Order: sequence, then structure tokens, then C-alpha cells
Amino acid sequence: MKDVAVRVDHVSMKYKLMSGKVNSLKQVFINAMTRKITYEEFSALEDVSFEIQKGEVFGVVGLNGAGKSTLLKIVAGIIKPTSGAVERFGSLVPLIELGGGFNAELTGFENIYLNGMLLGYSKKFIKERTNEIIEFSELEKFIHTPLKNYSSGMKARLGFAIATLVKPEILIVDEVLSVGDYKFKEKSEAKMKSLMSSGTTVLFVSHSIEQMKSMCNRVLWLDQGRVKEIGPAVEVCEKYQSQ
Ligand SMILES: Nc1ncnc2c1ncn2[C@@H]1O[C@H](COP(=O)(O)OP(=O)(O)OP(=O)(O)O)[C@@H](O)[C@H]1O
Repeated sequence: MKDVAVRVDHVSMKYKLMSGKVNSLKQVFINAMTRKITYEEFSALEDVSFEIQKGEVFGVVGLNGAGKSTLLKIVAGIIKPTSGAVERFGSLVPLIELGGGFNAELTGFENIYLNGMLLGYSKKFIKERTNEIIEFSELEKFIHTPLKNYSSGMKARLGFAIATLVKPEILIVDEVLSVGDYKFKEKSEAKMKSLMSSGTTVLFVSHSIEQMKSMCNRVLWLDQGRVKEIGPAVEVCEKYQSQ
């Protein structure tokens, strides 16, 4: 019997887009009050089905707007699909919009507690691991500086260090490796590889096709919200590149 980590079953996602002529916020307000707002539906995902096996590194490629982030957010349980179902077998950590739970007014140190607790870690656990987080993110000098003075790469480093503190069974990674500099990329890639070699299942989106080829077992190619191909990483990536 196959050992499934994630099952995506006939998932579709329709976003509502405001339609009709609206020139100002005032007009939106008036239309809302008079119930004149009409919506058009936009289909970001259409009948997407696939399974990821335990321990597999599964990539998703596709052009801008193909629906990759939408799919990852649905698998992570951050948004609900319009139809279809997702089953996850194991603890899951999403590395999506890293530091989404950060507060810009608080320092890096304070945000470690805030973000850690949002991820479900206990205060005691965070206290024990704070040095490890600071060391991995290389933010020793800035750890007592408010986050609003951090660069986006610095925030990503801190978010990555906190999120990967415990070994999840399923890791969802959306483009986070592209935010940092080359040093952070190498370090976070190494960390991901060590998680992968210890059996973590990974669902991964990156615009770097070379990274997809070298890190993934299988790849799903999304084209305007539909599955175009699913297969061995190198084979699918080469078809995608030669489209
Ligand atoms: N909250 C939303 N409301 C309306 N439309 C949305 C919303 N989020 C995404 N979309 C639309 O859904 C489509 C898919 O977006 P998504 O971000 O999933 O694509 P993507 O493949 O991740 O793109 P990229 O490579 O640019 O990151 C796009 O056309 C986008 O405009």
C-alpha cells in the first residue's frame, strides 16, 4: 500500500472579483450600500488532483498567476478551496509569507516569542532554543532592534529559523529561498536537505528551475490553474522550459 502524506482531490478555487465600473472608493461604498456591487468569478485552480508520497520532495512549476501559491495555501489549510478536498497525514509547517505573524514595532527577540507561540511552541521551549534561532538567522547584532528596521531578507532569515526549529512531517515552502542573499540560500537549502533526508515530505514552489530539478523527485506543472503534467522532476521541468 502506498504511504500518502498529502492527497489533493478535485480541488477548484474561484476568487470573486468586483466587476462593473467603479471609479472611486466612494463609489464602492455607495454600491455596497445600495447592493449594486456585482462580482465576476475568476478560476485560479480547476479540478486539481494529485498525491504526494511520504518522504517525497514534490515541486510545483508554472508561470506567474498559474495558481501555485493558491495551491500551497490550500494544502497548508490557510485558505479553503471552493470545491474539492485536501487530506494531510502528519504535522505540517508552512514556510509561506515568512514572518506573517511578525509585529513590526517589536524587536526581533520579542518576535521570536510572538511567532514561536503562533506556531504552537511553548514559552519554555522557545526560551531554550532562542540562541539557536539567533545563531541560525545571524541576527546577533540586530536582535534587539525593532523589526520595522529589518530588511526583507533579515525578516525571512528570522522567520525561517523559527519555523524550522522542530522537524515537521510535511514542509510547505513557497519561494522563501529566493528572498535571502546567496549565503542564506545556501544555508536554508542545506537545512531543507537535512529535513528531507530525515524523511520530511516537502511541497515546494520556486521559480528557479535548476533548484526544482536538483531538489525535487516529482514536479506538477500548473498552467492557468490546470494540471498540465505531473511526472519526474527533470522530465517535466524540461518540457516546461521548452514550451
Ligand atoms: N485573494 C485573491 N483574490 C482574487 N484573485 C486572486 C487572489 N489571490 C490570487 N488571485 C489570482 O489567482 C491567480 C493565481 O494566483 P497565485 O498567486 O496562486 O499564482 P502563482 O502561480 O503563485 O503566481 P506567481 O508565480 O506570480 O507567484 C492570479 O491570477 C491571481 O491574480
